[in-house]
Amino acid sequence: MIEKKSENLIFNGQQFFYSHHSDTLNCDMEFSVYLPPQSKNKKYPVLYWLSGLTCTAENFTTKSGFQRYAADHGVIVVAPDTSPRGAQVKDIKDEWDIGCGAGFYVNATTNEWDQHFKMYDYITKELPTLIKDNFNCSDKASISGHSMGGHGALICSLKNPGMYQSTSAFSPIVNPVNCPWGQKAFSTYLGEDIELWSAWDSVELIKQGHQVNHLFVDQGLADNFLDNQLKTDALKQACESKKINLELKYRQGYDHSYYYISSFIGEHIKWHAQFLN
Ligand SMILES: N[C@@H](CCC(=O)N[C@@H](CSC=O)C(=O)NCC(=O)O)C(=O)O
Repeated sequence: MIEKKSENLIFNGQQFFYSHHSDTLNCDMEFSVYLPPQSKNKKYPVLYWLSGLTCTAENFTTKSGFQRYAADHGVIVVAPDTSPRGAQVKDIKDEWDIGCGAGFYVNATTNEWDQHFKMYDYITKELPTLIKDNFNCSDKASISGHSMGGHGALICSLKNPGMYQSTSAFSPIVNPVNCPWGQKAFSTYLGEDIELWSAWDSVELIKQGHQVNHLFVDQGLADNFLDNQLKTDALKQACESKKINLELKYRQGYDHSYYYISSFIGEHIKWHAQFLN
């Protein structure tokens, strides 16, 4: 059962926030959903948006300005939280890149983390079912995200052929097994056996032969995280070697922030809409 927390009219569509109990994550969760105009009369497709480190459902919903474009193109947009939440959920105080706000879209297997940190199952199983059961949407879905959420969008798509019509990402962490954020998260959630990490890494999945249809990656060239954490070129090389058609746009002068995302989210929604409608 979902409980409505708020509702606002924007570009003639409705922006909602809901809460619900997640059986997968074993805690209460919040997500936002935008319904474009006329959605009572027509089944629209769904774009899932996965946010980055430190985010809740709110950051993308209130900062990106996506609603103008979702209304224009007739796309329902769902933005979940980035981790399980609540007093009972394991966390590490004062660390923003692990625990709450940093679920990394994997299924944790390590002691105590495995009680709640199953974000991959939540995003690919529980949430889509919840959306289909509660909203008037078509069977078509696509996925996008930012940074940690860009990594999430890539792995959800690579691990589930056919589930998403198209996949895009802003500044994704493309090779988490080879960067400090990913190594910290994966050693915490998956343990020290690095052989097990590759199942959650987009570059490694591509090297193993996983495929993705319609892939668009966006990266700001003034992004402070590009060289040390994001390593976009590793994805470019992996896609080239496996003949995956990657549309990669570098943006001169743009950083890692929501100012950058809001500048190009319209282009991404228009791009997804051609595969969704
Ligand atoms: N607190 C950190 C920076 C955290 C940060 O930049 N978070 C990004 C996502 S980073 C990768 O997943 C974000 O989206 N923040 C939310 C926002 O509204 O901007 C630091 O101090 O460096």
